[in-house]
Amino acid sequence: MTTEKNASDILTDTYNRKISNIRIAVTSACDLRCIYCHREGEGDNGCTRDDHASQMTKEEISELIGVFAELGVKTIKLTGGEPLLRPDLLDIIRSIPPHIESSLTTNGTHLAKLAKELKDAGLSRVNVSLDTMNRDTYIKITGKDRLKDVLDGIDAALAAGLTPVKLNMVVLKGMNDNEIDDFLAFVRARGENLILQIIELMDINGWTDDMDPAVHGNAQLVADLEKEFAKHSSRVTTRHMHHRRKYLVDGALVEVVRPMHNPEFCANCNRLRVTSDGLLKPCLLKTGNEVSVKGLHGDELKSAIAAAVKNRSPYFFAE
Ligand SMILES: Nc1nc2c(ncn2[C@@H]2O[C@H](COP(=O)(O)OP(=O)(O)OP(=O)(O)O)[C@@H](O)[C@H]2O)c(=O)[nH]1
Ligand SMILES: C[S@@+](CC[C@H](N)C(=O)[O-])C[C@H]1O[C@@H](n2cnc3c(N)ncnc32)[C@H](O)[C@@H]1O
Ligand code: SF4
Ligand code: SF4
Repeated sequence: MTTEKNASDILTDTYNRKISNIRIAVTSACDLRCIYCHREGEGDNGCTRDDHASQMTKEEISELIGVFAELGVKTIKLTGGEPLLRPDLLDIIRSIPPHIESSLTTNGTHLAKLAKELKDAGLSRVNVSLDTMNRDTYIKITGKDRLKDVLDGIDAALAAGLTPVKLNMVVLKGMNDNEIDDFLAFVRARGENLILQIIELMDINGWTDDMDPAVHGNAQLVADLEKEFAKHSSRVTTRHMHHRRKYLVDGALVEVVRPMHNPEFCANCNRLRVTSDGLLKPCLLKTGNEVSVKGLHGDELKSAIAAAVKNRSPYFFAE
């Protein structure tokens, strides 16, 4: 039996950051091929393979969720690859204890048909990734002609009450930066149930080498956008997670995610990742410090969690 004190010790790293959120990639398979995808840190294989042999089973994921819940984790994010491609996803969601806030980040291509079932299984809310409302630009970014399906998915998620729905927009200079006002209008028209999340491109490790060089300068673009939001907002709140700011701009809620070279973001990082093949990943941007949970149960699982938390350090650090 884990005591309160032990549990909190296990989840607190040496930089006094306490894990309250677990981010689980339930698959590495994906039906899109976004040009910038960071593959949740799963390396070259992510999003292009569909390797069921190394994938964690639903029983393994559920057991892990149970242990994290016992240790005091408050929220669980399911991601991928594309999580809606996992056939037993609803069983995994049903295994999440009801006091835990569960959310899922999806590209939305299969959301229209699944939204109600996700809600009925106990999922709290969804983030839908959509960078553009322009069909040609959508095809350029994702490699597929699925814009209409995603828009239908957003409507279905709102109707099913998977709210607040967050719209994830990675800003890509020269590709979609002319669409910010359209996205604000889209979000404003749907009230506070829909939040626009403006994301700075994580352009690292050559992931985006094949992109138009115009994307470089993206960080400045998002920094400038945030200044504009701050200037025009009637309410600003700061989230516990990453100290991200949320602005109310003329009735549209906008959250800004700027992880790169941002020590404040990392200093307030309270999430631990789990890869689809069962590695606890202490930091999205670091490799080589993962801890495997494959085949572990009970106290062994807790020890692995403790080891992964011990391996955590802020990636961007204020000197
Ligand atoms: N560097 C870094 N980026 C992150 C981290 N967590 C999320 N992101 C990025 O933030 C963007 C949004 O991620 P989502 O999966 O929608 O989840 P979220 O916004 O972090 O979580 P909620 O706001 O609670 O729904 C994506 O581009 C993620 O890659 C993190 O811990 N480190
Ligand atoms: C890796 S995807 C996995 C979930 C799902 N397939 C989706 O696209 O929503 C999770 C989020 O990371 C974002 N993302 C992927 N690569 C990124 C990068 N290089 N920089 C910033 N955000 C990125 C995506 O836009 C998406 O919102
Ligand atoms: S849909 Fe998500 S996982 Fe798939 S390629 Fe795009 S960002 Fe990556
Ligand atoms: S330490 Fe920084 S880069 Fe690493 S996962 Fe946390 S917020 Fe992301």
